Amino acid sequence: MIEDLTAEKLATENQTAEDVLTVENLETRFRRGDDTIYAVNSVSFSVAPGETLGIVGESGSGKSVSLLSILGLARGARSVSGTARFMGTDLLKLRRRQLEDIRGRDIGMIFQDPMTSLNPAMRIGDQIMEAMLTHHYTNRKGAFARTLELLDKVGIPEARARFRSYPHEFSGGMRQRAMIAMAIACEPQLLIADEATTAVDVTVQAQILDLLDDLRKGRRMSIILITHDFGVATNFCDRIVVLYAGKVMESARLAEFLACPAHPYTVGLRDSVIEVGQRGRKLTPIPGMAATLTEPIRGCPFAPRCSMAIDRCTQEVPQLRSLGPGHTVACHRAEEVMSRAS
Ligand SMILES: Nc1ncnc2c1ncn2[C@@H]1O[C@H](COP(=O)(O)OP(=O)(O)OP(=O)(O)O)[C@@H](O)[C@H]1O
Repeated sequence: MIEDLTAEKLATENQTAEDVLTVENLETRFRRGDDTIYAVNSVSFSVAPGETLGIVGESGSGKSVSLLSILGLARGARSVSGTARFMGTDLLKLRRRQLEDIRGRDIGMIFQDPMTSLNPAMRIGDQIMEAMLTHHYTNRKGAFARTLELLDKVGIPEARARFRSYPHEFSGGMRQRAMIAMAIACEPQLLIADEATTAVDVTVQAQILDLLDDLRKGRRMSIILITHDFGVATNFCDRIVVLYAGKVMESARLAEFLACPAHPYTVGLRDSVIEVGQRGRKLTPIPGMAATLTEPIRGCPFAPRCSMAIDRCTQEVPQLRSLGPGHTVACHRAEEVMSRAS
């Protein structure tokens, strides 16, 4: 039976008591000139221990701002509201210092550009050591030994010699690995990877994703992978949340996503993927422009680009509703989408 769900009910429907992170009703607003930017609109999701959650959507859909808001890093935000319980503590209620303690220790972060995390004037090894010393993870001797271990673990050869290198002496892929070593140095429960493989070539991308997967399995670490690349998300994630105009359009386990996508936007993302190995498969971009976020959402934000839109779609905001265990969608015509897509 299909049911409309409140955020609270959604949270309990899809989550277990031991979830590492539970986000409910997250909203972030910016101001640009006289305009308000409605960047994140009532977003809810959760991550279980050892799970890889993909947050997918086109550029500007609110992926980065959602996660940055949770971590207290949405610079210039006019307001951030909702709840983001990490291991039971609401991150949105913490003071700046308390959040700084959690970031880098309990929650590791890796970004597209390693230079946002790496200091160009500091040796790689010292930076990784510093990550541990700042959070009192271990003493200097322990941090040195663990840095060598980490460099080795992330696939940087000749760890002792590389310890003394500066970031500019590393290739892009190596810098990415060094950033991962820094992010996991204090054994975080959660690693957030924001477009972490976007700037590297396909081979390095596969190596980095394999490395993250090994780390996840070894330590039951959870991963949130933020990506605009639906192909990467479907190759790597256990569950996927699709964002559009700062709203959750659909959320499901990978099998359901592939077998029965229920939102026209998800179907569009799926069809826009070039599958490696399927030569000749046509890339079908989703027509139309991404939504502007300068007004509160009326109706479905995807309606202007949706080939299935009816009057109701422009008049009534589709609420997230359940299509089955762990599968939710915000589309008035989800049942028809499912029957057409399968
Ligand atoms: N500091 C800011 N001031 C005003 N608007 C902002 C600010 N930061 C982000 N935004 C807006 O918030 C919206 C969501 O941005 P966000 O970076 O989360 O998108 P994204 O899905 O991660 O895409 P991308 O990968 O291109 O960054 C965009 O419309 C963006 O322009």
